[in-house]
Amino acid sequence: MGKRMDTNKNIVFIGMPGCGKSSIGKIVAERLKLPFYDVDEYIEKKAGKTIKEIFQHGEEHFRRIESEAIREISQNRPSVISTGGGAVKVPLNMKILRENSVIFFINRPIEKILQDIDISVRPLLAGDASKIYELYQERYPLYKKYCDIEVMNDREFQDVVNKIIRFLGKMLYDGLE
Ligand SMILES: Nc1ncnc2c1ncn2[C@@H]1O[C@H](COP(=O)(O)OP(=O)(O)OP(=O)(O)O)[C@@H](O)[C@H]1O
Ligand SMILES: O=C(O)C1=C[C@@H](O)[C@@H](O)[C@H](O)C1
Ligand SMILES: [Mg+2]
Repeated sequence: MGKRMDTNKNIVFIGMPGCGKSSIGKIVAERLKLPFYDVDEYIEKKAGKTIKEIFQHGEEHFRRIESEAIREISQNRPSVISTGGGAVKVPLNMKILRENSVIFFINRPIEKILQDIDISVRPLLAGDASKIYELYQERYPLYKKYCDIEVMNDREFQDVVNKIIRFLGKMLYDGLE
């Protein structure tokens, strides 16, 4: 039997834009009666600006604000945290999260993501569907590298959430290894 899971850990969701992090995060938080934080929403509230407005000062500027938000949120343990799609680009973010969280990679087929999201309002996709495939190629290795568990989101939300909660229960009992 492996090491027992520290029950004080955050539960963190990483994955592509539109993969279901916020929807799934909210349901998991309700089911486990834990506080829920969406990093993008937290940033917008704190800055009093939209992500799009913050991006107007450049991606680097946004990434600095994002790292600060991740550091602040991750201190409220235990919480459920849905990150922005690009949080994995900054190694420091993942160092902070890996210290005190269980990290789930929500993987959703790109075709399904494209059915649900409006790419015209996404600064990094800029209305061009082919960009999301490029982004996936670039980011997939990072999501895999930093996650503890990969979960496919190609079914009903409740089925995906049940799978996550079963994983968490198993971890509590058996540990991560
Ligand atoms: N399993 C699913 N069944 C039905 N709809 C889904 C499923 N997963 C995601 N969606 C839909 O895809 C869209 C994006 O989901 P959500 O906002 O939760 O993703 P996200 O990863 O938080 O995206 P963002 O990049 O905007 O933060 C929503 O309209 C959501 O309802
Ligand atoms: O994929 C990304 O790099 C981003 C995803 C969004 O969640 C936002 O955090 C922002 O638009 C950047
Ligand atoms: Mg979201």
